[in-house]
Amino acid sequence: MLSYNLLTLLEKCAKGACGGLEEKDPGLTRWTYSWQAQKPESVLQWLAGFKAADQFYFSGKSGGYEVAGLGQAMVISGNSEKNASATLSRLWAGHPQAMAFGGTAFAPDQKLSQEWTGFGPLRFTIPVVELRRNGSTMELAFNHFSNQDLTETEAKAALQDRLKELESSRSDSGRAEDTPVSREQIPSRKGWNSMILNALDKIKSGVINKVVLSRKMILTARSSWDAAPILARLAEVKDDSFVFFYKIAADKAFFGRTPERLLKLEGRSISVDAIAGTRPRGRDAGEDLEFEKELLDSPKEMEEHRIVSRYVEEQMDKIARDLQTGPRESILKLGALQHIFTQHCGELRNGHNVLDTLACFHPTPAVGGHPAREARSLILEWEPHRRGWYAGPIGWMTGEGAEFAVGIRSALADGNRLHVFAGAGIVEESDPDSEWLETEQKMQTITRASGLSSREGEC
Ligand SMILES: C=C(O[C@H]1C=CC=C(C(=O)O)[C@@H]1O)C(=O)O
Repeated sequence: MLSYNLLTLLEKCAKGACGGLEEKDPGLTRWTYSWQAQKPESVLQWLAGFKAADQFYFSGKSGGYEVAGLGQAMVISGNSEKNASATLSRLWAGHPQAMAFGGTAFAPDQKLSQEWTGFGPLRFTIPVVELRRNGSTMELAFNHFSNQDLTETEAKAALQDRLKELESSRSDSGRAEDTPVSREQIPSRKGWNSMILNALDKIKSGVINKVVLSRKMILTARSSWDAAPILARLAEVKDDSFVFFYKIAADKAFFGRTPERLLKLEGRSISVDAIAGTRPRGRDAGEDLEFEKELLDSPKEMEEHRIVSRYVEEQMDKIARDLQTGPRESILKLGALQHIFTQHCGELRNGHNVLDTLACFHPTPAVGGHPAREARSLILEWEPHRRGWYAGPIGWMTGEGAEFAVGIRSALADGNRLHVFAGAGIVEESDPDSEWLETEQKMQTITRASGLSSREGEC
């Protein structure tokens, strides 16, 4: 079915066999269609067939579900979470299943550096074409916004024009992949060491007890980076991670494969992960178990984790009831790393919407620190780069549910520059060299998928 032209798919929707025109309101006209796939249909492959800007992809843990958006029917941006929530609740009053994709910067109140131009502090896209796969159930929707009260026929004609544009961006020939001609580490190894030593001083003097410090590597290629093949390789690994992709211009996309769920909402049921404390995977089962034991027996790693878990529990208590924890302090095994993992669940109290719930948790001490305010201001003071959307919330929401991950193990493709990010939690026992190595291992999620061997990813 996904091999059909978009205009043909719209006709299938409009015929209304398994969907049709949703009740119209003055702003949005929306057609939907759903079917059972007889054989697996890859949402990611479908999306990769288009070269258009404005693409979004998100897959649930272990690839359990996939959602994608193509084209821009409406964008909600700016720095006001309240305005964004008001726009969304108007939209969802008529169309609760309409999906908004996007996220926010790590520090939405700070000016973004030039490479993040276009992303802004907060940005959500309601796509022209929306596709979801849950098991073998496929759901397709087309959205058209207008300020005027269009008839169905008028809205459909305007939508067909948009679909023709999207169809013309179809391309099945991927660009030849380039290898980087230069790489730059920000901060340098020396700068990293002194940043960690400063953090250890602040921890010893009791100003903070944890701060997560990050660094980035810029890989410059001869021509623009094409994120699509990197994304395809990220999606091949089926571990307990989310894969995300947000492309906002022809040569600008933020993407990654992150294990950390910031928030899942199903109706009023909410769950939030605490993930912190890291070791690599072993080369064989014996070594893997040794690393796991080392992780669980390390007071330093456990402290790093418990700071996150306690914070999530405290925040959860403010906005939810019937709190439950489990699994608690278990091990999350990923492709190349393992972490200590605790999950907190509950029932969201009335009066909270998705965006204010996100703001209640973000940044957790898995990417910020503790106490939150002090750690955040030290991050902004010490890190020589701006994080932009690295470590911010990224995901999707409808009027009925939402899922947001923490945008780590991620990169920004900006023209011929690929900015690869990683951070590490610094607590009293931290050592600058081990933390550098840990960030190196975290960056390998991206560098390996970019076709670089692990040594090439090192400096
Ligand atoms: C900040 C990152 O990881 C966080 C998530 C899990 C484990 C972490 C750690 O052990 O330091 C970090 O808190 C990153 O990957 O960039």
